[in-house]
Amino acid sequence: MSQQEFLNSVQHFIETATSHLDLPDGLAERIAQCNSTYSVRFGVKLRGRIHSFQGWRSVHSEHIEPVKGGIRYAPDSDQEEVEALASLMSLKCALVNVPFGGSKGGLAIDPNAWTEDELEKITRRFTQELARRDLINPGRNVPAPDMGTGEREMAWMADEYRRIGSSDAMNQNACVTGKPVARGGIAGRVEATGRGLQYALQSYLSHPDTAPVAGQKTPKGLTVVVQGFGNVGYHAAKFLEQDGAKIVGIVEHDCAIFNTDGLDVEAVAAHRTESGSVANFPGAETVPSEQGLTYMAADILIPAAKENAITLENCNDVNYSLIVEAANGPVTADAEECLTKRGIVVLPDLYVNAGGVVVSYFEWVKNITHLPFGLMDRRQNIRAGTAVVNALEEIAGRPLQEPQRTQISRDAREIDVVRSGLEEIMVQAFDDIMERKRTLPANTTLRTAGYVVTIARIAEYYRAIGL
Ligand SMILES: NC(=O)C1=CN([C@@H]2O[C@H](COP(=O)(O)OP(=O)(O)OC[C@H]3O[C@@H](n4cnc5c(N)ncnc54)[C@H](OP(=O)(O)O)[C@@H]3O)[C@@H](O)[C@H]2O)C=CC1
Ligand SMILES: O=C(O)CCC(=O)C(=O)O
Repeated sequence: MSQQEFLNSVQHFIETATSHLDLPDGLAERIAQCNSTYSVRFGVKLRGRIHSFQGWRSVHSEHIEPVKGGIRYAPDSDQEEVEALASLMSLKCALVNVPFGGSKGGLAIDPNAWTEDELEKITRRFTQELARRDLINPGRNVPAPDMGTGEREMAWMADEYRRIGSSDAMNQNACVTGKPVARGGIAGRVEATGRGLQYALQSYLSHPDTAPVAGQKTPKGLTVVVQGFGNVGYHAAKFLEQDGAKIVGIVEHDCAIFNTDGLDVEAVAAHRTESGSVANFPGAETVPSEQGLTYMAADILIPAAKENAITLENCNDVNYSLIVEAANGPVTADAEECLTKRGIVVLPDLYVNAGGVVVSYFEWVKNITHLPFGLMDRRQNIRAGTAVVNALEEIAGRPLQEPQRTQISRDAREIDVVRSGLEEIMVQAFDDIMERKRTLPANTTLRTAGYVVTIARIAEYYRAIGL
């Protein structure tokens, strides 16, 4: 399945949504396409010869700056993929009301084929190319992690940007997000996308207008298969397990493992770290990866790997009640039609995985304000909370139990403030989708409702500047 298919799907979803909106002539077309895509080839001397690499940074829309979006390292990364991902960035930022336009980057590279030192050289070189064209810049374009990249790559990029010497030295740390906390990052960015998915699923299930899943309005007892056990898949699985869901399958690149009694997420992660694969996890059945999505029926599928995971080829063979799109673009447009006909609900990517960019926004704000969240009022809040705890204990004549004691004591650290802000945004965004859905024809999907919300907001920005 080509990356062109991914781009076509996003454009199809945009067209479907714009048919419900009364937009000025030509605006729908403008929103469906990326404004610019920069393609670069550069050489790095490694292992005694020059190796060439190709990368892209696409800007979908600068209706708000800076534009924002991750950088992917994958062997099959290409321009169409990067453009589809950049379009999704504009849409998800507007959906969750974070003040960024959309952008995305990609480097065609297999990160596993290079040592850490080599990857550092390649990343620093790529950063120089991006910086030269303001495609990394705190006020213009702010990259972040995506597949194949993480805190380590963001630290290299931020450091290289600093070395190059920016005219805005005060704010240079805000040139990328997803940095390690010790290098100007924020608590909770690593877990953010999985955490956002947890809030998204809670919001979906608890909403009065959504149907229960397997009779449930909470995740407790629901069976879940996760595809892709990387940053997003691992955290999503861990948080849903904490909410009482049962992770019955994990589908990875090299194989898939299943256990109807449930897989212990931390134990699987430890097993993979030790052996290099989830294969042969004790008590689980190991099957070929290609069979993973269709091997077992479960309540929920979380595709957390790549685009085009569910296509016309397998959409009739997957057996879930709900698909929660952690990855970008895992369900193609024609597959979604087939799933909808079969009564399978898709909770869409632009909402589900927005937690990453939301917490990136918090990090960017922290970097440009130079003030950690929660610092100024923490002591004051603790004093106020402790006074309430003491008064309640005196009235009750006994100590308060946990977790009430901690909740009332209001001892909020950066991670608590970040999670609280993320939850608020995810809950609000789902309400916005449902409110809009009520105004659309009865069979409108959650994706279309989400696209309508977000395209209406982007169109409003364009209207305000007279476009
Ligand atoms: N990181 C973030 O903050 C955000 C990520 N996303 C999206 O989430 C998805 C996952 O990203 P992330 O977790 O960061 O990436 P990671 O690189 O951390 O993890 C991806 C995982 O998926 C596995 N994988 C790759 N291809 C397949 C496949 N065909 N079948 C099964 N498993 C596969 C990889 O295995 P292996 O290592 O063996 O290749 C790896 O374990 C992407 O679509 C990304 O765009 C969305 C929003 C934010
Ligand atoms: O954190 C960010 O800025 C972007 C995350 C991302 O790439 C995505 O949401 O797909």
